[in-house]
Amino acid sequence: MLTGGGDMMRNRELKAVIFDMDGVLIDSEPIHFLVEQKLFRQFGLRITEEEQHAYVGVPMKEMWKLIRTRHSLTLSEEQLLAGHKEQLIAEFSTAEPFEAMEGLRELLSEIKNRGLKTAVASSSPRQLIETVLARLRLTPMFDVIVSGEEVKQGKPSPDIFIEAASLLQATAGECIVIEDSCNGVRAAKSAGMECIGFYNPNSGNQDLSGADRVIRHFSEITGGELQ
Ligand SMILES: O=P(O)(O)OC[C@H]1O[C@@H](O)[C@H](O)[C@@H](O)[C@@H]1O
Repeated sequence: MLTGGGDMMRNRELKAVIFDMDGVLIDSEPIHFLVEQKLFRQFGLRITEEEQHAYVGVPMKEMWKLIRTRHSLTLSEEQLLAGHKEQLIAEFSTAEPFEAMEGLRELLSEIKNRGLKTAVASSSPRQLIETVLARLRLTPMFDVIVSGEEVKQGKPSPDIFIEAASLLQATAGECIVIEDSCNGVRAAKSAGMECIGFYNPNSGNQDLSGADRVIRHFSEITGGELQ
């Protein structure tokens, strides 16, 4: 793995790889789906699978804003957010098994050996990102973390990737993003970045056709792509 040229030789120098978290670092969209479904039941909301899958990659604040309008929900955004975050932290702190995506550790070592920088740019709250990285013992592997709470507009807007690149002191053209959701791919491409779509069947029905290419396993990332 990761030797040889690869199909996508870059004509600019690569400085950083930016990872989405849910569905990429860890197969966690099923945990999000279950927590959301519990909340939908609690609030008497009828939300189809199609609607729920369209929220993948969108920060919870923006998801609840849309749901409040679409389903005439009267609870305040603050009440909805506080309950949601609390349940997510509880679930993610205890979920078992809790494993990094297959091939991720090898890819991160290769990226580090090449002297590249790394970031996590996830729509999840910062506390959740830190919980996940700590449980996976991957915290030291990332130079920068940007959460959905720290940008004005969440995915599919490009803000989170622009902020990550700025913290990494890299230009958009010097970054590659790895994303499993349609909203995430749209955000990366709007930021002017190369984007590898990561097909994860557990992340719902996601259109990754906007990505530069789609992989199913990290071992498909070639040495040429990391130059
Ligand atoms: O940007 P990421 O890491 O894919 O995070 C996505 C998740 O972020 C959460 O905040 C949302 O509640 C989830 O519904 C969403 O799927």
